[in-house]
Amino acid sequence: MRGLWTTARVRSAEERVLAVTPPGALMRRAAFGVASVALELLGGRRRVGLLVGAGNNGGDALWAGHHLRRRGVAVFAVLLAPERAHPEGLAAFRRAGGRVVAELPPVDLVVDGIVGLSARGPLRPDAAEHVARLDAPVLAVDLPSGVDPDTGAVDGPHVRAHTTVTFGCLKPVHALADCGDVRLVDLGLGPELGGPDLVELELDDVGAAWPVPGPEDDKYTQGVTGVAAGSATYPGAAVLSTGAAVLATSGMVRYAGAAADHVRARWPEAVCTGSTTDAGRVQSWVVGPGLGTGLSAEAVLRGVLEAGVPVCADADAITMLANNPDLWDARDPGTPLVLTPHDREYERLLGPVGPDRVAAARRAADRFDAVVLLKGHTTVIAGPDGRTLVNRARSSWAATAGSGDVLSGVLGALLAAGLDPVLAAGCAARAHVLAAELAADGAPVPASVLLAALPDAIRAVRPL
Ligand SMILES: NC(=O)C1=CN([C@@H]2O[C@H](COP(=O)(O)OP(=O)(O)OC[C@H]3O[C@@H](n4cnc5c(N)ncnc54)[C@H](O)[C@@H]3O)[C@@H](O)[C@H]2O)[C@@H](O)CC1
Ligand SMILES: [K+]
Repeated sequence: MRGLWTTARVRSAEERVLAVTPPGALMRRAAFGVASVALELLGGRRRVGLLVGAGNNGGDALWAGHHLRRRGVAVFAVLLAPERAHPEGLAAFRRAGGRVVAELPPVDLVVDGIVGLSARGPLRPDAAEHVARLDAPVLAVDLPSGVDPDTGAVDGPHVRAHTTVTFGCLKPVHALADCGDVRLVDLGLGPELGGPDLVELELDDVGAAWPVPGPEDDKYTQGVTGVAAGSATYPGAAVLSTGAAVLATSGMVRYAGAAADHVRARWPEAVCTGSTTDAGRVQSWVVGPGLGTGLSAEAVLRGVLEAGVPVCADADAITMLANNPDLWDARDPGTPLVLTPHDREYERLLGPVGPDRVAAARRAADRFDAVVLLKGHTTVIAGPDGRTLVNRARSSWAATAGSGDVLSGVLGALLAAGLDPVLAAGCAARAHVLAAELAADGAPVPASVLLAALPDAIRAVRPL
């Protein structure tokens, strides 16, 4: 697991460490880290440009320039706010033979020290002009300038980083936005940080949590997943969601709905019936994909919410809950509910997601006392207890029709196996993205192919 801390938390930890550290020591440690990564990226080439803003982020860049000069690198600095440039950093840079210029000459690498933790909004016009002219890879100091440190939101000109060197701990931006390859320089903040605000699951965490049958297990003890999805119009959603549950764990899967013949033909191992009322006992329900939003679909949703087992409500189930708030009354308050909206479904529930996806997911988790998995290139999972997981895909191949049906089936199977619902949502999202990456391998991946790659994804995360 990788923890991420908001800027407010980082600042208060930094203050406590600064109080017991010689002046300038933290900045010099940070800058030494930047210079080391710069040398690695230069690989023997010898020209570096610095874009230097008004604060300590620019100070880091100037001190890094000082270190690079001492290693024989030619370093040029553009000062975006000359009168506010970090005085000690600028003096050290000049002493070491660094040159202040109005515009960067051709260089092999650019160090972005425009703005760091105090960043607000997109790049200002003068900084944006310099950035637009760059044609060398960028090493960002702490974070790519112009990207919001706490939300990862981008609302105009910003730096695109090849690599980002950050200090002390990871911040939300490093999981929520594209920062290139992220490197962390230790500043000894650890003991002062406390628990993280956000957590990113790593593949090992997913592997460790994934249910594996033991010698005493049979098909029932591993959890039976119920799938209430699909309709005469949309049988494919039922086939994909049921298939995902079949492939995700080795417990049993029951399908109940109008697409029973289609599901039976594709997944003979699933136990299929026409209705949730005669489906038999399950340990979780997936409800919604392709279900429709008519009266009979509402009755299905109501029955599932009353069943007293964890529910993953997806797609049409979310639309029905948004359109007919009375349906919430059917819910057993003591039983976990996981909602998996994409942005438009979220909007039906609570209005626009807005630029802060973490806050949006938390708002919904709080409002509905549910685990909310807000889908997107960056998926945010918020629990009603405040736990928040984030998962950023490296590609967008999973943005394809039917992909969400697969995710809901995996999630339902993990709930049936008894996983904590926040962890179940996190593991499902991570495995889903990995399956998409493995299946795509650089080309479009239809949902049925993504589904077929699920066993490979599970094998890849499981401990050897
Ligand atoms: N506090 C510490 O102990 C340490 C801080 N470090 C560095 O200090 C940075 C934070 O420094 P500061 O708090 O001085 O602030 P920054 O350097 O992040 O920002 C400085 C100023 O930039 C301007 N600015 C804000 N948004 C802008 C935008 N969109 N475009 C252009 N200019 C903008 C504002 O006037 C702001 O005050 C960290 O990101 C890190 O790089 C490191 O040296 C490690 C130690
Ligand atoms: K920066």
